[in-house]
Amino acid sequence: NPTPSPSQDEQSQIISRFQQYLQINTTQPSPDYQTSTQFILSQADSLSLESRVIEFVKGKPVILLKWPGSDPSLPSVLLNSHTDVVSFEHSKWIHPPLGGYVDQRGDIFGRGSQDMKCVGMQYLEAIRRLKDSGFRPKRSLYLSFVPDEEIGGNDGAKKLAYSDVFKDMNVEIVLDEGLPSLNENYRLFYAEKAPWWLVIKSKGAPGHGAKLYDNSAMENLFKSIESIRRFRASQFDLLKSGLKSEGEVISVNMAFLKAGTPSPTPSEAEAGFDIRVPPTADIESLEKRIAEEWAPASRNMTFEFKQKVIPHDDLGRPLVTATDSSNSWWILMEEAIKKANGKIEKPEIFSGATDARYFRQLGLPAIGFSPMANTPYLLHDHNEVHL
Ligand code: MET
Ligand SMILES: [Zn+2]
Ligand SMILES: [Zn+2]
Repeated sequence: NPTPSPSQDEQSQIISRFQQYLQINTTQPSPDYQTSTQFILSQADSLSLESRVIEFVKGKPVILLKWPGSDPSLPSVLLNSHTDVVSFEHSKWIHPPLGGYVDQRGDIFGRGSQDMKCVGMQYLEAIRRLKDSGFRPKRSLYLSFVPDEEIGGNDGAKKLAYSDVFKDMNVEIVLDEGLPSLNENYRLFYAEKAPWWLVIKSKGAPGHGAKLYDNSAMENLFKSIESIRRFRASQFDLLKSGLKSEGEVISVNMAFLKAGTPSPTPSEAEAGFDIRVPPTADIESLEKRIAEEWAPASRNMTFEFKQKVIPHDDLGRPLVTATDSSNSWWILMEEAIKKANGKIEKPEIFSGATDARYFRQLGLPAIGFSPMANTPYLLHDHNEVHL
């Protein structure tokens, strides 16, 4: 049964709790997990949820909350959110990134306001309303607040997913983050692209900056950059023409460039790229392209991956959650959004990486959903706002 809309007073309390969470500095690379843990635990207490804190890795708390179901024999539901946020350039924000400032329009400013402290708080607020209405779930509901998603999740969601604790939880479906939409439709994600963080390096003899010669480190690197940029443009064209969606193209962005001495010309140069690979992409041909065109040994080049996630399961099948009637959770999710008068886009592949991949790796269905319609995409941007 629908619960009544929150009163003015309740609304301002909801916003104030969200502000408190935004004000905790969980910015990578040195997030204050102690304070965020205390905050989440205090929320859990106020909701009479069971809680435990597990440090699979010291200083990296996974907070697990539980609302026990009336039938413990049934598989459970997990709502996952990460507690860390990416860094910011303070001076580029119109309101302080750790302020949780609410402007006259009601926009809430803060790093993490979209990615994804809003979602963690929405889980908690939804539970608050359900509890107030007297609802009790049949299945147990778990909430995990995990560290380090923004740096790969190895010490957070990955550890949880592969733990005995997780086995005992008997989870059947996971919800994790999604993306906002500019229109009135909510977006649902059934898969995600895999991050490949590539560094290519070139070497060459240094020399006099006034001389034209082949095989310098800078020239070798630039040939690669040109080739990578042509590939980027071809993928971008597919997107612009509408032949492929954002989740279906391989994206490449140059992330850094480390090269150069005024004189002599440098003997080493390197560049880093953030590549995102859809689960349906031809991985072998991309690997070949990197080895043969982007960092060929014939041009004195080497490469390494700082991160290389293969978006496949152990049997080599694309890591995707079913969106048809074979997955009753997907159908249920769509129905729940419609019941709340929400409209839905067709299912999409998330363009970035989320912790959902660790749960999909286990064979579990996972749905990405950050309920933000009519909202610009400001994840990782200056002036991240929640409307
Ligand atoms: N979620 C972040 C991103 O997509 C961090 C991923 S770490 C592999 O950029
Ligand atoms: Zn996120
Ligand atoms: Zn993020």
